[in-house]
Amino acid sequence: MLILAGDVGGTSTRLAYFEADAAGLTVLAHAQYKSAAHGSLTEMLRHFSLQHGIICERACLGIAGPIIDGRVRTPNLPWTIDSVDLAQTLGLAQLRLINDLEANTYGIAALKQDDLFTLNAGTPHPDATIAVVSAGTGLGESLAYWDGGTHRPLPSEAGHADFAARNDLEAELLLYLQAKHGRVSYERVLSGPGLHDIYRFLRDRRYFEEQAAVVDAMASLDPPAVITRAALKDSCPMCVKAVDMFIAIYGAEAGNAALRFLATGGVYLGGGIAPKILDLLKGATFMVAFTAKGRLSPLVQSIPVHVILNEDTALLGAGRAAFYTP
Ligand SMILES: Nc1ncnc2c1ncn2[C@@H]1O[C@H](COP(=O)(O)OP(=O)(O)OP(=O)(O)O)[C@@H](O)[C@H]1O
Repeated sequence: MLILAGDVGGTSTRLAYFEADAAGLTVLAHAQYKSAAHGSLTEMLRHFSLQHGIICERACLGIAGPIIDGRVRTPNLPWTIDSVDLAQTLGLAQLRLINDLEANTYGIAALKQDDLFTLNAGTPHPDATIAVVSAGTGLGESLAYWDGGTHRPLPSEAGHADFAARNDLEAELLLYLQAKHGRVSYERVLSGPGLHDIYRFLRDRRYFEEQAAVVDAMASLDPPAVITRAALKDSCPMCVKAVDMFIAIYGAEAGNAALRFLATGGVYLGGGIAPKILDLLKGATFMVAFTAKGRLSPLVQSIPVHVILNEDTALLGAGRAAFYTP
């Protein structure tokens, strides 16, 4: 069966044609687009389909945003996408829209061992609920329950739940972000723009001297990438602190997801940021925050935690969703 699959994120969109059968997915064509460089998703899909001229039987797109009745307004892009309109415009017999984290979660079953890095081995329960927490342009979260044969993902907008500060510094950060945004969700902190804001908070509160080299680099390069690269090189104390706060809050929220869903099957960190800061995630900060859950700490300590390293996981998941669940 020929399938068109997509992972539509606030920064990047990945598209692929897959040949799918019971053995799995074979990639026939693959492309990555900068989402904001295109006026619409239709335009991007037209470009991809004209390039390859493949007529497919099913299509599934994972989209960063809440899908209601086959329709979504993307929070981090100025797009409204309707599955019926899009299918008609593109001449597709069947098009399914799912949340990008749902796609990410479907994709986990297609991963190989070296597509994951394990931060905590824990006690695996392969047939228990799993949770996925993915920081990228935004923060996506989902869970998947075991139906007796496979994990079935459920979408959520948990990344937009209220940010909970855990100490004085995070409380100050909350006030700083409230002054900027009014309401502060976890996504306002655990995302590329969120990491940049943590850095600005530390700078404006004069926790450290700002370094000219970092300011210069930020003028021409993506600020969150500048911050994490400087932190990895240990060349900028403010960047080190900003990434450490980010990782602590990521650990705390991943632990919250583990508790909310009793995800003893494991917590997976998806999204584009985690693989880029893997060396720092391996330090103590993440797991200390993940497991600091009071009387439930021993339970959380037993939960496996994995970083998803394969950037095509949501794309593979959209392909699997189209094949297995029409
Ligand atoms: N090296 C890096 N360190 C930290 N953040 C980075 C780095 N490189 C890019 N980013 C940030 O990661 C974000 C993009 O994440 P990702 O690659 O997951 O994109 P996406 O899939 O389009 O996002 P989403 O699915 O959340 O809409 C941007 O905010 C960008 O600034």
